[in-house]
Order: sequence, then C-alpha cells, then structure tokens
Amino acid sequence: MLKPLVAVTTDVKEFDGYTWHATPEQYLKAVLTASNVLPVQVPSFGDEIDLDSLLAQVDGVLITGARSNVHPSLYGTELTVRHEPYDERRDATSLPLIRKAIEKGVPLLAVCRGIQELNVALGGSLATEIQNREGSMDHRGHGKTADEKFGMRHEVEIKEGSCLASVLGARKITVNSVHRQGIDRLAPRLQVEAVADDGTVEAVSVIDAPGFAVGVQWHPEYWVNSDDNSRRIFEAFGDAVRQHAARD
Ligand SMILES: N[C@@H](CCC(=O)NCCCC(=O)O)C(=O)O
Repeated sequence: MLKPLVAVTTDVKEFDGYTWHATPEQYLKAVLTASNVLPVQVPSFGDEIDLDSLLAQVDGVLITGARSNVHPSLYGTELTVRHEPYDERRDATSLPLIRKAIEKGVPLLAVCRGIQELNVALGGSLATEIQNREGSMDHRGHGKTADEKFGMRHEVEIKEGSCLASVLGARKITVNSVHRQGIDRLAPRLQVEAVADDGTVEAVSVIDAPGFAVGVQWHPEYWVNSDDNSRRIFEAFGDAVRQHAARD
C-alpha cells in the first residue's frame, strides 16, 4: 500500500548565495517515523501554489515551528521591533493553507509558530515578548545546545474531554518551550485544549473541524523518539492522515 503524503511548511532563508525554502529535519523525521507517512515540503510561494491541487494530493498538513513571527499586520497590530523577525512569504503560504485544509477536512497539526499561524488564520491575535507580562513564566528556550534549548521545561494542564486528553490519556504533561509570542485573542473557531500555569494557551483545536485539527505551542517533534507524549501526538496525527487517505 502506498504511504499517504503530508504537506510540510517551509521557511524562506538566504544561505550560501541562494534562497532556500527549508524545514528543520526534526519535523520531517517525526512525520516519517512516528506518524509513519511521507513528508513533502511545500515551497513558500504564496498564491502561486494551487492549494486545491495540493490538498487533493496530500492527506495531512503539518505547520512547523520557526523563529520568525507572524507579521502583525495580519492580526491588526502595529509593527514594532519587538515583533521581528518576519517571514512574509511563509505567512502568505501557511495562512491560506491552514484555512483551506480545515475547510476540506484535511488533518492538520500545527506546532509553535504553527499554533500562532492557526490562531491568526482564523481571526485571532498574538501577544509578543510574553515573558515580560506580569506573572508570566519565561517561555523562551535557554541553553547552549539544541538539546538544552528544547529541554522539557514546564507542565501543562490538558482540558478534560479535549482531543489531546484522549490522545495522551493524561491531565498533566511536561513539555518543552521555545517561544516568545503567544495567543492573545483566541480565534472564534478555536477551543483551548491545554494551558500552562501562568494561563498561556498551550494547545488548541478547531471547533467542529471535519478532521483532526490541533495546534500545540510546544515541540513534540523534538523528543518524538524518547518522550511518550510527544510520540503519541505524531502517532495520532498519522492515524488521522491514514483515515483521511482511506475515506473513499
Ligand atoms: N516565533 C514564534 C514562534 C516560536 C517557534 O516556532 N519556535 C521554534 C524554534 C525557534 C528557534 O529555533 O529559536 C515565537 O517566538 O513565539
């Protein structure tokens, strides 16, 4: 049997004299090994990408994390240096891709920048430099190595009856944390699936989505080979993708 395909977002980077549309390896490996489906990278070509054609040929969409921030003009906020850096070509691709995937019931998993894009795509807004908010924890990653930066950092409470509660079978889990923005105004079509002790929205799902449509603010891709909860999220996404592929 052919393995289903999952569309994976890319970041636009200038490197070595070329413009690259690139995805960190951890996301591609997590889709390949834990979800057990085939990742295909989608260049950030904005409206040059025919989303109907793309979504007719894949059975899942992964919106990855990235250091860049969603452009504030997309949620009606004035730009400041505190909102930089941007990747507007990615925004122009990922936001329409999210909306179309939800509309068509193509399973969607959105990680870190991804949950923020999901919220903005559906009409929500973001707060920046959230570690400076009164009573907020520091959600940024710290450490010299990638393993330290993506180290497990704090607990999140999973809401009873949520999609993640059934995927994880737990009410509290420990997650990593590598972000300095967070959901401010929740999009009307999203429901909260998990929160941190300081009230930061850590996971959401799309209300009445025709398929699996979940966003997490942490990074399950990073420890997918060693952390059960991280692996379960990618396995559940893979199950949803296979179910979508077998729908006809
Ligand atoms: N830019 C947003 C999104 C954070 C995110 O996706 N982080 C992933 C890795 C970042 C890195 O490599 O430093 C924010 O900061 O909130």
